[in-house]
Amino acid sequence: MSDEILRRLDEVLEARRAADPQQSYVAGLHAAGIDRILRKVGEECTETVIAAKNGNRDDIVYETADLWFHSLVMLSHCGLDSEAVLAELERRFGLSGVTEKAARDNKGDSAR
Ligand SMILES: N=c1c2ncn([C@@H]3O[C@H](COP(=O)(O)OP(=O)(O)OP(=O)(O)O)[C@@H](O)[C@H]3O)c2ncn1[C@@H]1O[C@H](COP(=O)(O)O)[C@@H](O)[C@H]1O
Repeated sequence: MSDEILRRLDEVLEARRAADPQQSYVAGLHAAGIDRILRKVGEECTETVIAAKNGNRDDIVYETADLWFHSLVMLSHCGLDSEAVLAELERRFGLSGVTEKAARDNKGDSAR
């Protein structure tokens, strides 16, 4: 996915915070609150896991898109956006997970 569509979605999701819940699915989620949004993230996460387990390519893509979309709504509701997550991924880019974990273990910090 290009990060252009993520940026455009961020803008739409932010604008929907002030929209009519009757006219907009996203506005309905924002109005319902964080618990409703988190329930959707959890549902979509489970559906993504099931799709991947079943191995149907189209289902995996469809469910992952649902998961990413609802995660973006969650970020928006928390006053964040995709840019913050992309920046974190960029920061990690090229840093081996094994090296990063070893550095954490050496610091005695295994909480994250
Ligand atoms: N990308 C999406 C998107 N992906 C999934 N969905 C909706 O997310 C819901 C997925 O939930 P489920 O599959 O569980 O379906 P459901 O049973 O109807 O959902 P619930 O009643 O359980 O909440 C469906 O209603 C989908 O239509 C999305 N709704 C909106 N967008 C984007 O958000 C923009 C703003 O949408 P509105 O706020 O509706 O204008 C749109 O223009 C799109 O770009």
